Amino acid sequence: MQTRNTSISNASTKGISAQSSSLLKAGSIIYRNIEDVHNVHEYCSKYSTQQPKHLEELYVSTSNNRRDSVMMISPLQGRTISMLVSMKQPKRVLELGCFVGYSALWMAEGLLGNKSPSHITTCEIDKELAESSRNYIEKVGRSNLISVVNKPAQEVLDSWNPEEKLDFVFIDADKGGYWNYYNTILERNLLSPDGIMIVDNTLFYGKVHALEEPMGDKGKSRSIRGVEKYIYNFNKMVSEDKRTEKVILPIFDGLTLIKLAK
Ligand SMILES: C[S@@+](CC[C@H](N)C(=O)[O-])C[C@H]1O[C@@H](n2cnc3c(N)ncnc32)[C@H](O)[C@@H]1O
Repeated sequence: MQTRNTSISNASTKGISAQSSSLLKAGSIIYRNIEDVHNVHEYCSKYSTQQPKHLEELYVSTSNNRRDSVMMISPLQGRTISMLVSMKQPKRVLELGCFVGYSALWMAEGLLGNKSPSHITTCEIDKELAESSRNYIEKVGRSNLISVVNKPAQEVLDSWNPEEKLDFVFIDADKGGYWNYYNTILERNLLSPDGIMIVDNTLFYGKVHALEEPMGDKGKSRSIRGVEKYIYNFNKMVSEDKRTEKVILPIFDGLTLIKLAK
């Protein structure tokens, strides 16, 4: 096991001066600057299991052909989510916000080899995106694991049968809807007792933490503008919500993991 002293001496060999490394304290941020944060992300991506060919193809073609390709999760997030799915072995997975099907296909990777039957339902409000995702999912042989529903996320949640508990939910649709999606899942008791919700973009371009000022009562402020303010309010309300336990992970644009409180 690596000791604290070892990690400090490693830091020292990477160019941090003896003086600054001696200032490192438990819990302090150990990156020196923004390039370090970027390089660490690149390093983690490089040394994690690489994405399978059908995911790489979708990622590259979407990046090359769509101006809004940044909406896809990053491959590192994909691997993280897929890993969580494979550890959890969920029976029922729901995704809000399919886009081109990239994250749904990552979750399907995690379901491969699952001992019990499992299925992913992913919803997409845009008809053409729903159609093209469905086609690609079929083409790469995953339509037995993924159904694409061309419906608004709220409608899907409002009509979901509470008897069919969700074991894994990935929230990645319109950011202004996040709180309602989260709250509907809890109020309608849709999550299985050991289920997990994952929410994307909870650091939104690194702009959310910069809004550390009151944003109105529990996000009810209608004057809010900018997606980061929706996320700011969402994060604040979720953090204060006693119904759940949560952790925000700084992977790419931020992923929040949420489970029911014990
Ligand atoms: C950030 S993208 C999802 C990216 C996808 N999860 C991935 O990583 O590959 C958000 C998607 O949600 C869709 N969307 C927006 N509002 C929605 C709503 N109310 N219900 C369902 N889908 C919605 C958008 O059309 C868009 O394709």
